[in-house]
Amino acid sequence: MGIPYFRFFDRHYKEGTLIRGRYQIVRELGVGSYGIAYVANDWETGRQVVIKQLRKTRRKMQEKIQSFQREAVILRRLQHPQIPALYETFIERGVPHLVMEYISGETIETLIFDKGKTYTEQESFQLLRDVLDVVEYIHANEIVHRDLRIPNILFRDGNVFIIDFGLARFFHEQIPHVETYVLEKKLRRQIDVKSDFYALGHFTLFLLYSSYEPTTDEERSWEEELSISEHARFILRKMLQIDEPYHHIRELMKDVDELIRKDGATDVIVS
Ligand SMILES: Nc1ncnc2c1ncn2[C@@H]1O[C@H](COP(=O)(O)OP(=O)(O)OP(=O)(O)O)[C@@H](O)[C@H]1O
Repeated sequence: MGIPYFRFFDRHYKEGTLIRGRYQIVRELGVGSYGIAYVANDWETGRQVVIKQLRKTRRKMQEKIQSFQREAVILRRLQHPQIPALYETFIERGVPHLVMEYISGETIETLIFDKGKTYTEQESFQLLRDVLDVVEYIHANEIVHRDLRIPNILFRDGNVFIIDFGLARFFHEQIPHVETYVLEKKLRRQIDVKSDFYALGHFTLFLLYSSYEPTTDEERSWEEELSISEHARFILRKMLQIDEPYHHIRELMKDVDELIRKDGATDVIVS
């Protein structure tokens, strides 16, 4: 007998739904590749939480369950004020759920694309530096995040927060078939600290592009388009693995520290 069709449909919680007699759904936050995220009120503690409900999909269900479990293990390991704390995990109607700290900030994606926020070179590298402090802690726990993109970095009251550990891995884990990935994906998904630097290179480019005014329709590379200092270009080329990559976060932090200590105005402006 075939598996009933309805089992592959997600049952989204409606606003106001009470789960386990304590979590009341406030609103849906979004649907990720393997989870549906909600903000909920926890009536036992009085705090707002994020609940992630595993999505049901026709394919790779086992893999998704493992990723979900891994996110829980990783969040439990990481105890840092700029990373959401994991409060509990439970299974409800056969579906795994994670309950974690709600970070009420705005993502860098929202700030740039919806709010029109712009960053100078100094501000971009200062923000990168703040993110590196948190990533240093993640790497010190032998974990690589592998998804450090603008929607996964939040900003609130002058502090950055890193969320979404769904693709994070311990250093010792192996992924099968990494050779089949296209180069971009391979650089982002390697279980190596270099993949976080690569992603943060792109993150920094997004920040720098926020204040870029195109002067031509012609598409050019970031090195031709952006008016940035030689030092900034040097760091970005290493992060993006165009030049010899950084092998440890301390090397990158040292270079970024030098750049942000300098008065941007004295830098040689290229392009
Ligand atoms: N702890 C949190 N605090 C605040 N917002 C969160 C938190 N965790 C997730 N979100 C938000 O919930 C939404 C869904 O997040 P989720 O991580 O499930 O998927 P995604 O990032 O959209 O997709 P994917 O995981 O496939 O990359 C996103 O908008 C994200 O910003």
